[in-house]
Amino acid sequence: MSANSPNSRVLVVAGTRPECLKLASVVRALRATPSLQPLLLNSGQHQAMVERTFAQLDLHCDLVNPQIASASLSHALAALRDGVRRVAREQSAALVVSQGDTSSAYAAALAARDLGLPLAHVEAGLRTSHPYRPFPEELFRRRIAPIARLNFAPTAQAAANLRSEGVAGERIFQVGNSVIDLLREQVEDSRPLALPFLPDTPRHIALTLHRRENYGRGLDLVCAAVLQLLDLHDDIGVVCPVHPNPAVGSRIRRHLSAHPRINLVDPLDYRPFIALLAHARLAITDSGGIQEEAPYLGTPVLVVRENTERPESVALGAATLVPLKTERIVAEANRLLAVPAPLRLPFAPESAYGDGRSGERIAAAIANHLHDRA
Ligand SMILES: CC(=O)N[C@@H]1[C@@H](OP(=O)(O)OP(=O)(O)OC[C@H]2O[C@@H](n3ccc(=O)[nH]c3=O)[C@H](O)[C@@H]2O)O[C@H](CO)[C@@H](O)[C@@H]1O
Repeated sequence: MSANSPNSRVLVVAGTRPECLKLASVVRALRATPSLQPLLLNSGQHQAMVERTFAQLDLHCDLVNPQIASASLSHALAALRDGVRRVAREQSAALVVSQGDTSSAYAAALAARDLGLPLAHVEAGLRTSHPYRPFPEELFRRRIAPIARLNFAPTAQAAANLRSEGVAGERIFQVGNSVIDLLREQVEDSRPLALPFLPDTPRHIALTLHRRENYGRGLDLVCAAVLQLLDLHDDIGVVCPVHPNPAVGSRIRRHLSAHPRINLVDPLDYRPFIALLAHARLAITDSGGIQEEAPYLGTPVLVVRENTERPESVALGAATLVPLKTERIVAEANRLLAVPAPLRLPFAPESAYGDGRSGERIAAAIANHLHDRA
């Protein structure tokens, strides 16, 4: 199969920051595979954020769909699906790649199915015990699995989840989590880095909040807990990169901006963010990716969510799930601050989320699949 043959065209779809981070090593490995012709599409879900996130990693999109202006999830999904379908048709794509559980990921899966194209799903098989919580991510993940021809499961548990739902073994590839590829690069990067946002305190907490299920009252309760923790520990400061979603940002600012030991900052580029996380004595977060990264940095994570699709981090003792109750958050944070931090996971195949070489495995499996079909 030659690189110009239409059936080597792999359309990779990204719509949000975490998809860019988790697709970066996959895109690089696809671009380094001579038999493939990858095309990277900015779906238009969070168009500016995608451009910025890829740019900091020296990656650029080949195609950019217009920013979708949608008030509702269903309209956004429809617009994203139309956009991916149009591009896939125009570019004669042979295969579509999507990542994770966002609207873009699900829309790309639907577009691939509309066109009868194989879908490769990166980070397949993550499940909570509830069929649609968190909403809509859990619903999207469950609906993508039966569509995907290649399910790239990050962990043994994720692969087992897929098998138990009836996904054929030949469609499941356990490859590790591709965010660990990027994390490994950052950890191995010894260039000096200024961290002007670190508070002038001996210890600090990294705080990130953005999940839909925590909008409103959930944010109020977590912010109240953070303020109580600072009252109890005058040697601790907090750094919080505030999510660009205005519903989240305005609420966090209202509660936390006046405190002298809290630094509210704009979203950080990946390298400084990982440095912040690595220096932190504790992370308090509702993010998914941070639950995967923190165990490799030796930073304990308090996950302010009712459930998690990353039971591996909880089993390791690296993450603790806490209900959204101020006193429980304070109590668990106090406990984690008092015990030694967990040991760092090595970048090794036996570590929970793998060795940081998933991108190469994913590109090789995609090349094999297209080769076998040719
Ligand atoms: C339900 C759920 O859990 N769904 C997840 C959701 O992703 P998420 O919850 O992990 O999203 P965020 O928290 O936005 O991003 C986190 C990443 O951003 C980095 N970071 C953070 C702050 C900053 O200032 N600068 C940064 O660089 C950080 O290190 C980390 O890598 O969608 C993904 C895609 O489909 C899925 O994988 C994933 O299941």
